[in-house]
Amino acid sequence: MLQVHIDSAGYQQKEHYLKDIDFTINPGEIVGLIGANGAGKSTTIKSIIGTIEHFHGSIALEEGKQLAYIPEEPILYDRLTLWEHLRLAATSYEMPATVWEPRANDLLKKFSLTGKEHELPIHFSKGMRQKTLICLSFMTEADIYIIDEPFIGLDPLATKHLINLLYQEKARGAALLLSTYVLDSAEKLCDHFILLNEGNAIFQGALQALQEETNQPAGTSLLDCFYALLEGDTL
Ligand SMILES: Nc1ncnc2c1ncn2[C@@H]1O[C@H](COP(=O)(O)OP(=O)(O)OP(=O)(O)O)[C@@H](O)[C@H]1O
Repeated sequence: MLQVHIDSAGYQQKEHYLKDIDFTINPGEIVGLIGANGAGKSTTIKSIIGTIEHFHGSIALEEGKQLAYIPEEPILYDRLTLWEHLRLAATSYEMPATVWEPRANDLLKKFSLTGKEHELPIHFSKGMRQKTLICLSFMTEADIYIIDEPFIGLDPLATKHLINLLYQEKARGAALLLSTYVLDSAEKLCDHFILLNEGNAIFQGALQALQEETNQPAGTSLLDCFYALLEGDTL
């Protein structure tokens, strides 16, 4: 569905932070882009969506497939109400009202935004703005989702609904790339992982392969394996 090949990418002309990152995301797969603060997760995502300053490589999205991106910092229009945001997204995806309106209402209910349709999301709390973006993205039923730090800033109920939605979209055949440092959620959700450290992919594969590579017993958590990989030791 999506092939990512980054030779190098970064913010300065001379020094590119990311080096040699190659991966593919297939339909029905949840891939975790994992790494500490500053490891290069957001820079990788910016490379995929084409907003990074300097990029060498290639990004190939299967023809005709639609991509939805949920950024870490919710960005919304100042003068549009919640419902107007939803209508605008539906229009740009050419969705008829009979399709998008029931989906939008269902999502608003899940994320406790029912009754706020005619308010301006710029006046919402950060978590509510994040929920707004989640509703906008999932309403479109995209083929591929790229979500930067999905679990930060959401309350427990919203987190639960988001996890259910991710599973639902996976079952529908969507491909999902989640960037996160919340390793316990990633461990439960993701089919495999790309572990980043200082701009390099230091491991790619499923948890079992990571346990084997780091000589950890079966059942060792993603966090412990990640630590073992970085430090050559156990926590
Ligand atoms: N706008 C920017 N201009 C210059 N350098 C940047 C910019 N954003 C990030 N960087 C640098 O690029 C490197 C990778 O940052 P990136 O934001 O990709 O990390 P991350 O893994 O997403 O971290 P976090 O978990 O903290 O969001 C860091 O060294 C950071 O200082």
